[in-house]
Amino acid sequence: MDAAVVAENVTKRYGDTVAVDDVSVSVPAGTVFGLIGPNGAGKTSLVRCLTGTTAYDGDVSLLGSAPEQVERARIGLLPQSFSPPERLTVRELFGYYANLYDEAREVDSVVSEVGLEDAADTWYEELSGGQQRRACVGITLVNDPDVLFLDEPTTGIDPTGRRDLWTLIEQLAAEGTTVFLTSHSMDEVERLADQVAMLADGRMIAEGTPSALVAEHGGDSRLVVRTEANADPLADAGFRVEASAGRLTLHGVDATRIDDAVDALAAAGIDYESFTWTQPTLEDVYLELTGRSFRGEGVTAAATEQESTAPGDAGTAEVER
Ligand SMILES: Nc1ncnc2c1ncn2[C@@H]1O[C@H](COP(=O)(O)OP(=O)(O)OP(=O)(O)O)[C@@H](O)[C@H]1O
Repeated sequence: MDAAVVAENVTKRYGDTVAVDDVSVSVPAGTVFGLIGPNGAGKTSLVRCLTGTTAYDGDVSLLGSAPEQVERARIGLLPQSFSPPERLTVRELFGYYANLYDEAREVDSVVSEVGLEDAADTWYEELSGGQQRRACVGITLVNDPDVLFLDEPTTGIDPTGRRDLWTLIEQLAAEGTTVFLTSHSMDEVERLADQVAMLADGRMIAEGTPSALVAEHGGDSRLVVRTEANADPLADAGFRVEASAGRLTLHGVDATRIDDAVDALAAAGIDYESFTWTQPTLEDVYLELTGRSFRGEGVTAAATEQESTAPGDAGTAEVER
């Protein structure tokens, strides 16, 4: 598969600040690439390098050319903060932006692609946060781009809006658009991205599929049992057990073995208050690789308003006795 976006040893400096530090990425055409990192990690700066909207050191190839030379109509870019004219309706907005191109899509087909048929004649300022963001994505689609850069598209919108936007991004990807998505929501990239890259302090600390990163760096699934009991009976039953004050941690217990572990607790006559089952997520990968908790890294409140329906959030389940 051809690469739609390639960066080789890209560095971006603002004065003494190294915002992007020797980063290389390759995004196959027709895939979703998720760039994840806390505030200030360098995500927006990298997007600006890849889209040719800022100067940089290193090499970038976008659709086979230097980014500044790519026909603008082939690129869609939704910047992190983008405020279209508020007193235009969705339909007028799309028409306004479509007029900037020699060839553009039918406005109504974009309206329906982003699911805003019912709000097509509503002013932008009267849309909900999620609808506004979908309208912004729609603006990037009027020129039918081959590559779409979405810089934190769901920051600041409510859970329903996030889910709607995720569905839209999945549809775009299924239709063959290459999507380069930045986010500081682990569950977002875990759900959407074929490949994930993690940035910390401008440096790329890991890249791969979400499942490969979790398998390599995330640690194992485990059941933490709150009990004063001794570990020996569970070790005798074949579990890898670690005892610490007031708890036993059973390592390597995946979802299919929770029942076995609970049965083993009963069989051993172990009295416990509760247990918590945890499976590793990209957050554990970040912790393992940086020694820092992702959520403690200046992640905004909006990014932490997550639901428990996404795979990444399914990481923990607590059961009281
Ligand atoms: N125009 C600029 N001038 C000077 N420094 C900048 C500029 N833009 C970004 N920076 C600095 O570069 C670093 C990376 O910022 P950048 O906005 O790329 O990170 P980010 O990961 O997109 O952050 P966020 O999630 O908060 O948007 C930060 O230290 C930031 O202060």
